[in-house]
Amino acid sequence: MNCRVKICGITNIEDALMACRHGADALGFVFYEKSPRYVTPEMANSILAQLPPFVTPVALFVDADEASIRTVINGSPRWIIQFHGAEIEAECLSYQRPYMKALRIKEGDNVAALVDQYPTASAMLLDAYKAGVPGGTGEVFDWSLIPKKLTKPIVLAGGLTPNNIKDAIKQVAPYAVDVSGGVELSKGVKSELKVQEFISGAKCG
Ligand SMILES: O=C(O)c1ccccc1N[C@@H]1O[C@H](COP(=O)(O)O)[C@@H](O)[C@H]1O
Repeated sequence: MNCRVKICGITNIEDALMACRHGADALGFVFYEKSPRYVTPEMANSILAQLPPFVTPVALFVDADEASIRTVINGSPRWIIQFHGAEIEAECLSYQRPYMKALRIKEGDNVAALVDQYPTASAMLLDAYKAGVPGGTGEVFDWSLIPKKLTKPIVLAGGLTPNNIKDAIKQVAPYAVDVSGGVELSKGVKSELKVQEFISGAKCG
C-alpha cells in the first residue's frame, strides 16, 4: 500500500527541501502563533515558491480569523488548508480550497459521526486529544477507536515516529500519515535521519 506522508511544522527552506528529497508528499506550515513551529505568511510563501512540483503545501490554522487565512492562501493557488481547531464545515468550505479537518480523538468519541460532519472535506485528520493543547503534542491515541470504514480518506497523526509508523499503518491503513515532533531534533528543526526513516517506514513498510 502506498501511504502518503505529510511532514508538518516546516520552518525553513533547508528542512523543506530535505523532506522533499526523501519523498514527502506534503509539507505543513503552522500559522498558530502559540506554536514553537509558527511561521509567518511571508516566510512560508517564500519557502513554497522554492518547492518542487508535485509536493502539496498545507497551511495549518487553529481557529484563525478570515483575514489571517486569506493573507496566507492568497500567496499561492497551491495551498490547501488544515483546520486544526473547532471550525465548522461552513467555515472550512468558505475558502473554496481543498481542506482537511482535524479531529482530536478521545475515549468515547463517535468517530464516524464526527467525520460525517464534514462532507466537503478532502480528508479527515485524526490526532490525539490533549486538554488545553490544540495539536503537535507528540501523543498517540488509541487507534482501535478508528472504525474500519469511514466516509473520508483518513490522515493519521499524533505521536507518530520512525519507531511506530509501520505498526500504525498496519493497524489503521490510513490514506496518509502526518508527523511533526516525531521527526524533530528540536522544536521546529527536523532531523534528516528521522525524516528519512519515517518516510521509508511509511512507504516501504
Ligand atoms: O505542530 C504544531 O505545533 C501544531 C500546533 C497546533 C496545532 C497542530 C499542530 N500540529 C499538528 O499536530 C499533529 C500531531 O503532531 P505530532 O506529530 O504529535 O507532533 C499533526 O497533525 C501536526 O500537523
